[in-house]
Amino acid sequence: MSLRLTDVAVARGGVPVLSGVSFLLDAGAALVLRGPNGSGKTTLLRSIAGLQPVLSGEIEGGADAVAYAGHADGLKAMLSVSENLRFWAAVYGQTDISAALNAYELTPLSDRLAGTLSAGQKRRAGLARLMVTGRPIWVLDEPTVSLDTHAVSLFAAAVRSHLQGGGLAVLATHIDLGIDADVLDVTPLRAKVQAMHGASDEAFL
Ligand SMILES: Nc1ncnc2c1ncn2[C@@H]1O[C@H](COP(=O)(O)OP(=O)(O)OP(=O)(O)O)[C@@H](O)[C@H]1O
Repeated sequence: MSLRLTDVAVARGGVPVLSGVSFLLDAGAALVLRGPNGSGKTTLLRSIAGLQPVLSGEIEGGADAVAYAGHADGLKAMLSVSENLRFWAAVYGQTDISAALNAYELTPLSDRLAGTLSAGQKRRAGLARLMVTGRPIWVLDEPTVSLDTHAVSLFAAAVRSHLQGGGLAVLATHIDLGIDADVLDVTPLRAKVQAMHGASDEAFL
């Protein structure tokens, strides 16, 4: 299992944001994307997850192998935590949610409706979704938002264990997770012409 990007360019609202993105990630490896707000990290992550096409270049190994966690937690408010996890597991043809509940210390909250959780608890449940997918490539956009220090350490442990099991991870984060990861600063890869106004991309709104 590997993820390879070759000379990839991505756009938002039809306007190029990044170009010339190339990297190879092998099983067990993680890549952290860095760059200022608006530089294109989310756009690149969505392309790797197969949620939007690239402008040019090639992504090999992504899409069907990816579990994506974006800014939204992806929880159904009127389902309990365990129902949410079982739902996601079923979507990916899996059944076991116990490891995910344990990893994020969600067992005491397993019968609570997701809509009644705090922001950090929702985020923990949203991240636990990744573990029930069985997918090897985790693509994560600012995963630690709303997490307290302890929850950040739970997340870092979950990523470490995923990598040790032969998984891969690509994440945009400004936090040092203490994970052995390569860093890609996208700043030099920003397209010359950036979206200032006018263009919009409704799928992102
Ligand atoms: N819905 C949209 N339609 C058009 N352009 C957008 C839309 N959303 C964001 N953009 C623009 O696309 C560019 C890249 O945004 P993107 O969200 O990928 O950056 P980012 O590096 O993830 O930013 P942040 O660190 O703030 O999350 C920015 O110039 C942004 O203003």
